[in-house]
Amino acid sequence: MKIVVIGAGALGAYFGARFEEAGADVTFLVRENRAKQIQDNGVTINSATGNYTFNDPKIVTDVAEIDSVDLVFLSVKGYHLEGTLESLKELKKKGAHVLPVLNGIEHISILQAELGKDFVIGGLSFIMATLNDHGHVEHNSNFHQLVFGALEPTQTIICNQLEELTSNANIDVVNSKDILHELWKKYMFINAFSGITTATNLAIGPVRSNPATFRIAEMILQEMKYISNAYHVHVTDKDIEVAKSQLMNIPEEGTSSMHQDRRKGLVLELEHLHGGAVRLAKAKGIDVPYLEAVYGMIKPFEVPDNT
Ligand SMILES: NC(=O)C1=CN([C@@H]2O[C@H](COP(=O)(O)OP(=O)(O)OC[C@H]3O[C@@H](n4cnc5c(N)ncnc54)[C@H](OP(=O)(O)O)[C@@H]3O)[C@@H](O)[C@H]2O)C=CC1
Ligand SMILES: CC(C)(CO)C(=O)C(=O)O
Repeated sequence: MKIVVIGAGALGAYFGARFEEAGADVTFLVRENRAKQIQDNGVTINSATGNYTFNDPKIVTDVAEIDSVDLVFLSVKGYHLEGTLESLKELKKKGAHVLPVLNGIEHISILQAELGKDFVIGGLSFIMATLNDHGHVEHNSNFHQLVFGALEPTQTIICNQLEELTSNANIDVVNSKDILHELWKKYMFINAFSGITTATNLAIGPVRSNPATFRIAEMILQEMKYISNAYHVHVTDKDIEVAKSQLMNIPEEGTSSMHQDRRKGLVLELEHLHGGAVRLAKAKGIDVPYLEAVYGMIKPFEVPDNT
């Protein structure tokens, strides 16, 4: 399978290297700075689940250099989505389906509107990964799950091909029959987890030990359920219980990637995540006071994206 990774950051470099390790023909479509870093240092994964170095990775900075492609693995941050659209349209002409693995949900309808529904597969990931100063991936969790699935019946073949390719890959893979439900469950979880940790500037431990603070996360789960239901996705009370128990089981010092970004003074995915949920709620006339409060509390910590 020919895979083009757009967004060779933590997720893209990790899964791109794991796909190559499993036998795929992987090309990274990157911007100039990352191209130079990969030329100098290569793509290496440091992971408790197995280190791996992708020797001589194919990197291109211009989509015209790509002849044909089966799948685009799209792993940019939400605020960089727009900058990928022209390349995605070109890659679609060259045969690609697109598998976005961004957190959130708004990108799905944006991609569907730009590329057509048949070309956008559903996807998400459970992993904790970041790039170190050399641009190598530090995989910091003992989980590394990729969940994907057909949003349209026409995508079943490409999803099954990806499942076959990854059946021997050093990652956990789920080819879901209900990917929209999976996407919303992850969105619900991430908005509660990243919302409460980023707004309070605390890891999950101190959040949990203050019931009044943890309640805010619980109420965000509830509001996310109402929004999903308004969009005909049946996130249930049981899903909320599962998300709560996930929040209860994160180690004391564990925190979200958005909170880590706040600590480092980096650009936040706030508009894409909480901003998106508030917009979706408003469009359906749903009140989401907890989401709005957390969104407003994080907003002052946004920094502009200058890239
Ligand atoms: N990291 C994690 O553990 C997890 C992340 N996620 C989600 O996955 C998504 C990606 O996150 P993550 O991998 O951490 O992000 P990173 O910031 O590590 O990587 C994103 C990469 O996208 C690149 N990029 C941006 N615009 C373009 C473009 N137009 N063309 C090519 N490359 C581009 C950036 O390159 P450049 O160097 O040029 O800026 C950067 O390397 C987010 O939505 C995040 O919420 C989900 C689960 C876990
Ligand atoms: C919760 C986690 C680590 C799961 O992958 C995540 O997606 C994030 O913090 O952005």
